Amino acid sequence: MDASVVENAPNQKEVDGKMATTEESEKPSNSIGLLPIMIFLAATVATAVVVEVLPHASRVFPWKLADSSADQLQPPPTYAIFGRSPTEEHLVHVVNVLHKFGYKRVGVNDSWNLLWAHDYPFLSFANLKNLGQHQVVNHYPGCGYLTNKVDLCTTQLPFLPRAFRLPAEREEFLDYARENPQALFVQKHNEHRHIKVRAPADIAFGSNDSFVQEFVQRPYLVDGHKFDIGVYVVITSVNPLRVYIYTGDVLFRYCPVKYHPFDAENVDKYIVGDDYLPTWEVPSLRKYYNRFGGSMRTVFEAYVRDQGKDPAQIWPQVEHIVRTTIAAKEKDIVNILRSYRTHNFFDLMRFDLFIDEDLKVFLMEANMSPNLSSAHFKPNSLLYEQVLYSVFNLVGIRPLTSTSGALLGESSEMITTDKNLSTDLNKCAAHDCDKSCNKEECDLCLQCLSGSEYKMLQQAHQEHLHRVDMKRIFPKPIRDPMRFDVMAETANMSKKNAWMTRWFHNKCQFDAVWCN
Ligand SMILES: Nc1ncnc2c1ncn2[C@@H]1O[C@H](COP(=O)(O)OP(=O)(O)OP(=O)(O)O)[C@@H](O)[C@H]1O
Repeated sequence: MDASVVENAPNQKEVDGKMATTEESEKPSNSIGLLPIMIFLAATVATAVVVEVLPHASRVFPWKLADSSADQLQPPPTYAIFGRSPTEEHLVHVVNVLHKFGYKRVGVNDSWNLLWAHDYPFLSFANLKNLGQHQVVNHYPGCGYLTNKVDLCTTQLPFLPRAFRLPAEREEFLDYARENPQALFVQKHNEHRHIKVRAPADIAFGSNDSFVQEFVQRPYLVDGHKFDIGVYVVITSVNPLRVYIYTGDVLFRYCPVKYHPFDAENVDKYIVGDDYLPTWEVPSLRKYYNRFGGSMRTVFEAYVRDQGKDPAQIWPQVEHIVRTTIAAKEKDIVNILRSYRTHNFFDLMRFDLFIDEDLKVFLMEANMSPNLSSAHFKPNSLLYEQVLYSVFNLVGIRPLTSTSGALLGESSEMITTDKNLSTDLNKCAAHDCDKSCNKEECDLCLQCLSGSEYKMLQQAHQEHLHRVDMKRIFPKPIRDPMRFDVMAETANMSKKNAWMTRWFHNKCQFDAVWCN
């Protein structure tokens, strides 16, 4: 797909901080270049002067010299909102949480620390290619590769129902329909909405930017109602990739009309729309939700157990689907990011999935700017604010304290310092990585990190410390560090992803809290 198409793709109906990780090109290779050597020598000389007073300062690494602004007291951070709706009703919770954190609102053309872009395309108006070090934006350029429905759904992945791009794959579709006479189909567009089960003869083949998808029959039903689930997902870094999912709850939306007897003309039986049936109105879930205080996810699980099935098999599938889908599009996003000087982006998305009778999970779509409006369902307001609380903390947008006045810079040593990042000391020593970085074994040793790599680890460390209800799913959680085969697990990964995975593995061997 053409890059400009993705950057500017018309997008979803639901268009409802990290600090810089500089481009790969900035990274001095393991054979340190001339400039860093000069800086290093200068630093070593400077350190020799203070070493008696500050023994820990004797550990000087080249990248530390760039770190001049740490711990400075700064004015309250600011945020701006990019959205076209005059009421901003749908952004109430975003504003609420940011104000509780002490953030001050400014205009999009003012100087902001956070840009919350709701509408798409968001790339045209601000100079996102040259973001300042203390600026962050809530979308990745290139995220359209994930949220563009046609592009995502026609990717061949086992958890996506079979789909055919129109009009290009018309013949393949007709062959498939002939070979599978029992199959039903839905036709979808990028602008989505109003999908309906159709016979192959009723498909509009001339419709550009659309696709036809096999309709998955035999859905899992709760009290006879079909439903879908919305999982909140955050990408905090690309190349190396880091992805988290919100575990505090999952959005469950039920169809208002019972699925059986099936009637293709009645979409309320099989399509989840705006007027969905919420958990607290589904008879068998009501008691768990109202009387016992469960979440949407836990009351559903209680129901599944009541039916004699094990809901635990659902979530590993969900994690696998999210991880695999994002990893499959990472290269495309990295290509788009090549023209961006800094990558101060994160992305909060909602993956919509649904479950069949055998508790097999299918992916429906990934929503950019998921709906965070509780106007229709008030009880959802807490869910949205909890999601935002976790997301903001994860990406470095954190409540101000009365004494700090402003956020501690990401570079603050009070949060992360060398000893939090260094791993594999034996290996580093065995390969003399403090003398030469030419060996691959040295690529996680502190002396051999470039400035951007140091920041990547620093950011990964701080995300781990501030996850709240976020669970890291890429790099994958490690069940048993002793049996984790690093070589096998990283064999098909990009160099950067393998590097990041090894770092988490090293941390996990040191302390199990780092395994997931
Ligand atoms: N191939 C399919 N098989 C079975 N059910 C489907 C299929 N496609 C869509 N549905 C049902 O229709 C719902 C809406 O589909 P989809 O998410 O593609 O459209 P949408 O209009 O973008 O919806 P949303 O409001 O979730 O953004 C799904 O949650 C699912 O219940």
